[in-house]
Amino acid sequence: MTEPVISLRGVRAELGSRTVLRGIDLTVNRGEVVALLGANGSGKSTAVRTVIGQVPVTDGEIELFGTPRRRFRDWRRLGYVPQRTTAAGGVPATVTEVVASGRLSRARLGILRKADHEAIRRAIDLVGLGDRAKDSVNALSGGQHQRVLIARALASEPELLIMDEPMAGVDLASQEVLARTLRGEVARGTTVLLVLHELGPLEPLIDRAVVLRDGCVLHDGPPPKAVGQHALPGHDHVHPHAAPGTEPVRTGLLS
Ligand SMILES: Nc1ncnc2c1ncn2[C@@H]1O[C@H](COP(=O)(O)OP(=O)(O)OP(=O)(O)O)[C@@H](O)[C@H]1O
Repeated sequence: MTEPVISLRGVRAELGSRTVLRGIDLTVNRGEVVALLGANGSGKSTAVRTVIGQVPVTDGEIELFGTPRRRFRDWRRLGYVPQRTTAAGGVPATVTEVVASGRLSRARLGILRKADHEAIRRAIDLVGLGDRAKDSVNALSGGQHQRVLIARALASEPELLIMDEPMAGVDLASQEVLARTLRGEVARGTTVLLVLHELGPLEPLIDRAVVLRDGCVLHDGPPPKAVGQHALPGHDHVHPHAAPGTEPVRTGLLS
């Protein structure tokens, strides 16, 4: 039986005076890996930020694990990786300290115990930073920062992972580490919602794609076969070797 972990129905949201989401329906069922795609500014980040409560909705319903979002308090069930930012908050924190902050939601009375420290170490090892655990995050590259943020989200051993463009600006080696990490999470049943620009190395993991355009859902179904810009609405895919006058190949996602 399908069990919705995330459910958005008719969600509208405004930022400033601008309507950014115009009635979004989006369901992610337990164990599913769903990619949220769309052009720049289509509302992908805003949609996931409504789910975690960072952006208020002006209309519609959101449920997390079957509970209306405004009553949901069990945040340890969810790991969130924000859109590319730095893991360094201007203070000299180590990799372990940043990742440990992701475990606090599970620590009773805010005290980390042996099992917590083990989970933190596991999360750091999973993203391949075991040898950098004691280093300051200020000494890491952009891709390594991204791995720290993912380890922070994994530290609470969440049932649901929400990641906003985890591959942005990450080199190929780090992308492969992240894809492997995510494969492991998916194999143990974690539900995943990913904002992506292109499916890239994560393509084999994606069960379903939801494409946004201008704050509306344009497509909800199998992931588009073409990847990257080619898969996005508004892009007509013309093969360079196509005969002159040949019709562009439509991706099926165009209106
Ligand atoms: N704080 C804000 N105030 C006003 N408008 C905003 C704010 N943040 C984002 N927007 C606008 O909301 C729209 C949707 O932004 P959002 O970040 O959700 O898009 P996105 O699909 O995630 O884009 P990208 O692929 O570039 O990350 C954009 O037009 C953006 O300019």
